[in-house]
Amino acid sequence: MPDQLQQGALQVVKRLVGQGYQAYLVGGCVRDGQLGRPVKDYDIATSAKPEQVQALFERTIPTGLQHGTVTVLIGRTPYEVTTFRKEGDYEGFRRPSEVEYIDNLQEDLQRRDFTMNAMAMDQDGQLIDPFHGMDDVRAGILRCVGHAAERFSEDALRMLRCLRFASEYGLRIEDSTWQALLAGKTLLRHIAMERVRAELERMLGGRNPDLALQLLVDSGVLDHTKQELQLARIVGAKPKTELGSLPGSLLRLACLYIEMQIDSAAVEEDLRLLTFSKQQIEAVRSMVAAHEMLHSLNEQSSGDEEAGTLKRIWILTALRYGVEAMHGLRQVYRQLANSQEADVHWSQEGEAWLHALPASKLSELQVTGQLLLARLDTKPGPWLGRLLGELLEAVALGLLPNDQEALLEAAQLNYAKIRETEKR
Ligand SMILES: Nc1ccn([C@@H]2O[C@H](COP(=O)(O)OP(=O)(O)OP(=O)(O)O)[C@@H](O)[C@H]2O)c(=O)n1
Repeated sequence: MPDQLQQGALQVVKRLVGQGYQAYLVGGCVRDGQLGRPVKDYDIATSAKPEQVQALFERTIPTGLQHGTVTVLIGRTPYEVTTFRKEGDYEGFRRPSEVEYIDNLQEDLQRRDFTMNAMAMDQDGQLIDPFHGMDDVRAGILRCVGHAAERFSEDALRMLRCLRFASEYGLRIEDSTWQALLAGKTLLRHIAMERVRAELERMLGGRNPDLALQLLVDSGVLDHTKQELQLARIVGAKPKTELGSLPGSLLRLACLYIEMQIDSAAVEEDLRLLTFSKQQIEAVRSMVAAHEMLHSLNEQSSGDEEAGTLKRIWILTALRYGVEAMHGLRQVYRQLANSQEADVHWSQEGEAWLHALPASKLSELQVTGQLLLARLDTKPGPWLGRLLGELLEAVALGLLPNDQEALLEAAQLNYAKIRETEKR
């Protein structure tokens, strides 16, 4: 029973065919449909020119006319309808007048990247698979359509797509495809970092990040990005940690950076070059920075391994970088613990320490700046933030109860001391 998404796509195909054009479902939706995987979106290829597609449907958006793509809206669902074309130009280097439209599905499929992505389906559900994509998938092989070197030179991003599809679908990269990838990897310098990021994010966030990592290391592609990345150090270092048991691409990235001992400033710069969002950068950076703080405090405490000291260090770090970062870091440490003994305590006990924290941020304290000012009968100054910080630290370390009266009394004492030092 076709779902609503597929019904809309078939409706578009049938309308085009009804008007005498050729039209097929193509690309990822055919591949995933055949493999019984969930389909995220449906793409349609047609012999109709973009303006003919626009004329045929009520609601259209000229999303990518330079590629011959028009988005058709059925209800609220968008469907990309692309006119059959010859070239595999996915960066949009060619001007619209240079795009060569054709009248032939076979030629359109021929310019696509991999055999499993070069399949089509007609309105009756008949599979069209001229390059034996399904045979390849069943044999566990990922293969370029035709000459791999040509496919990669048409769009160098396809090399990263190659690693992504191989890891995501658990496929072995066929020999001539792999050789062409190794020979062509320097072409990656032409690819916008944003596109590189999207692929890396999907690869590392996908079903088999460890295979993705191994392929990144073995191919050495990261040495050839447009802007130099510290992450490329994995190529020589061959990280050992298993990423698969960590949830999501950000924790996995943090784990890699920590294992590679790349400092938080360099991590921030890498992620900025890769155009990650501010929140994503902050999530990874804070884990790496918390890791740095834990280790420098640990060293300062002159190797005293006593649990009380470790707990204190852990809590002070949590106050600085937030409980979220510490939860993530503890998971990272659990993975690293196999290879780096020193992190064992934090990976085992860190969670319990976080759980038992009476307060981890100012908003959780039973006093506010306003209350303090009222009790101290004074005006705000820079000391107020410092005082609140000291109260939070004392509560978090269990030296003071998180109780309003106790906090106000402690504040009075501290305030007197602060005024003393200010006088001196
Ligand atoms: N650099 C590219 C990008 C895309 N394609 C073709 O365009 C189709 C659609 O591309 P895209 O939506 O990017 O990927 P999907 O294959 O649909 O897979 P996914 O959405 O999982 O990335 C691909 O199947 C492939 O046939 C290509 O040949 N070369």
